[in-house]
Amino acid sequence: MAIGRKVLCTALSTITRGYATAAKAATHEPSKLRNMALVAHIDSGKTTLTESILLSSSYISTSGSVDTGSTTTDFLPAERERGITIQSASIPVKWKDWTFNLIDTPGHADFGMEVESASRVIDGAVVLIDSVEGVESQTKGVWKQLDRYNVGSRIVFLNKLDRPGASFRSSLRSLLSHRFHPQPMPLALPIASFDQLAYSQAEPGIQGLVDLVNWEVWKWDEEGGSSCCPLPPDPGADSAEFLPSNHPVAPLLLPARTQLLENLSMHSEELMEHLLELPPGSSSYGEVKPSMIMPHLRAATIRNDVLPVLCGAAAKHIGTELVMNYVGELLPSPLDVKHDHQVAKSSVRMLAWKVSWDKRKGWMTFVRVYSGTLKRGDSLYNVNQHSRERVSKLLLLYASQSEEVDQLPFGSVGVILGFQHTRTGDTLVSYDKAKSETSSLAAIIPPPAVISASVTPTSFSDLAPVQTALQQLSRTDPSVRLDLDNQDGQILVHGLGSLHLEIVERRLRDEWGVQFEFGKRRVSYREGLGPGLDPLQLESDTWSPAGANPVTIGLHLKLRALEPEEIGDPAWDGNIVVNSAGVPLQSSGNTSDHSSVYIGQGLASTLLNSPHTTLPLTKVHIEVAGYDIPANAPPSLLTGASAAILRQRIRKAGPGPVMEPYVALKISVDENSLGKVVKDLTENGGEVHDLGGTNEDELGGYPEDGVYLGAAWLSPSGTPSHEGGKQPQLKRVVRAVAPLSRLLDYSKRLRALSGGHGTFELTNAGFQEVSDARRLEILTEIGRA
Ligand SMILES: Nc1nc2c(ncn2[C@@H]2O[C@H](COP(=O)(O)OP(=O)(O)OP(=O)(O)O)[C@@H](O)[C@H]2O)c(=O)[nH]1
Repeated sequence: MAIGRKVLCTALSTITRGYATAAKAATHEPSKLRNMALVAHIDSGKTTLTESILLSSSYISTSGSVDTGSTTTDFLPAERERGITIQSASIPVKWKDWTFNLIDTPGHADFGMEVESASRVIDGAVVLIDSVEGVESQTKGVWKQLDRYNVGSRIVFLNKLDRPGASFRSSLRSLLSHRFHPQPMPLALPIASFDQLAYSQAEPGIQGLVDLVNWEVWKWDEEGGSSCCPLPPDPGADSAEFLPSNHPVAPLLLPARTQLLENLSMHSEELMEHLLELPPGSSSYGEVKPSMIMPHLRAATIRNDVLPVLCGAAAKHIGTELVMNYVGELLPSPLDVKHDHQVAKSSVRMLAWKVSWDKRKGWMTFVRVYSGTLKRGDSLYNVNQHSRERVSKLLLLYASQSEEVDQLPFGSVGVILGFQHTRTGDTLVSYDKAKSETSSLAAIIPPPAVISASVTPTSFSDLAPVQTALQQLSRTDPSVRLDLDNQDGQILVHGLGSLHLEIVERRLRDEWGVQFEFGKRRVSYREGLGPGLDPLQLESDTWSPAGANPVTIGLHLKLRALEPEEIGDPAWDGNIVVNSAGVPLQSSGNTSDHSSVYIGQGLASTLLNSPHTTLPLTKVHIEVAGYDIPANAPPSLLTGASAAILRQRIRKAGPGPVMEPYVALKISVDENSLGKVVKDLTENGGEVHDLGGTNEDELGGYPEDGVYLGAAWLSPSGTPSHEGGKQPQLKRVVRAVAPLSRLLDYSKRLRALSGGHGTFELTNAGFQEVSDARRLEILTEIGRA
């Protein structure tokens, strides 16, 4: 009888939950840990999915909402007011016998530093896609960030399938057209409605899912409660409890599972052999046990051979348990990931991936333990700051709440109280191993700052508190750069965008309570290398310190501007600084080669401050071919020598081009505002690249052959908005690049130009050379004309 087959899954609406009960039971068995993040374009639903996960895992008893400012992870006042995530929150979540250290990250590019540092410490990620929009600009940004930190194992979650215009098929196609992965593999199919009539009337929505691996059908009620039941081998021939065989989706299921198994068998000989041995008969693929599939799917996900795709609607809790099950089943544990820095298990080695300040707790340092077990009271050595730190307390943090623990074992993520000097990206090792293990783990590099504002303390007595607040804030957010004493005696803060600076201002007032005036936002400019040097010439210069000991230090340098196709090193603010073997020098931190660090520090100080304009230099390639220093001279003199010699050389090269930050814009407006918007862009130095199509990058995408895409009617929701064709409201998409300096008030301007109907997205497009007229304007602005 059908009822006998029914398996009741977690009924979300009926469970009462004790706060943090799940967390208390958190396991630290490394094979059961999943250090993972939710990443996506802004507004894709990361915080909503986090909230739904916390609800499903019994962590909270009622789900909060970003729309009412009541979520667990977005707890800063500025986050709740705006409904956006500003800082990453890491929460341990217990699900079945796994513990996920879940990090909800911001989607806005201005807070990219948070994604950068989260990407550094996770082993896998869930990438959300708004299934009305498909892949968006910042989805591509976070995808590249994950690539940069070798986070290969990802699961895609196609969210918001309840919205009109959502499309399962177009979202999958957009993964291919943007070359995310050649083998996206849907593990679940959406059921828009269990009422068959809804399909013939093309009613948008989602009520259930079919799990193609576990071969189950899931159904959600209005309150988000779920139940599931197994499927027969061929659901098109035999009815399941929720799914009669004449339901439109039923005949699709066996072919969808067949394709999944065949595609997966391309990456597993064992599975291929198993499939070949199946008895002939159309339904035999429906009889393959999940336990036969899962290990192969896990191995293929960890090797990044396939990209598992799930779907649902986080706001209605649809698909949440499947996401959690597959995170546990498929994403790697710390044991599955090869870390170059994973050394002997006995001694502690860890990375500080985030530092934050709390009025009550003081400095909180978020760490991931890469080897050994960290204990309360441990004494550690900070390899980057050359300082000793002591662990006074260890915490597991549940967003704004915390639980004290005695130890953090290998692979885990937690918070340390009591550190005095540690900054984001620092490596710490057991103090007694400090002599033998001084190499640092790969650093976390903030994206370049493109905008600044002056901070003027309200009165003289506010100066010291403002400076302290700024220094503390930049310790928590390394993408905020400070210029505490620029040439006009002003304090300048540099950030990643207008919104970033707005939040900096807000945090200084709310969290530090200091009194100041925040000046007008100004973009940050750069200078390139002047034309007066022979790029191939290896030149040697010497320098002697004034007064003191009459020693002479020599440095052999080759200097040239970057070629157009060369990409500068973010750690060197867009320059490339290497030794003669092509290995990048470090401008801070620690290596066994102290001389190269001293040289790096000297070069960095001159690169920050051009002798011509005082602007930072960018797009300069420096090769340090060697140096001469007398045996009795302290190697630290290399810092002053390198700074002076580079300054000399840059003077000799003559003034270089002035550059300013550009942004790529995607503006969506009604047809009738198009002319005004384009005219305004052109008048403001913008260059319009594309005026029409809504589907980008279709050319050059991965082929669709062999990939299961499902039928278009699976999401019966009218015309999908991102699969070509005309938009229902005749929206036009303009793509352009323009100087950031002319777009600082663009949201206001676009509102006026488009009668309030336009939307836009900005992404940084790097520094570009300006015209002579603009150069003069900029030099006048900075007092260097
Ligand atoms: N219809 C619908 N709306 C959703 C769904 N999930 C999220 N939303 C809405 O989408 C908006 C953005 O959701 P968030 O969870 O804040 O998105 P986010 O990705 O965390 O945003 P940032 O952190 O600011 O990047 C909110 O209005 C949510 O209510 C969904 O499944 N369906």
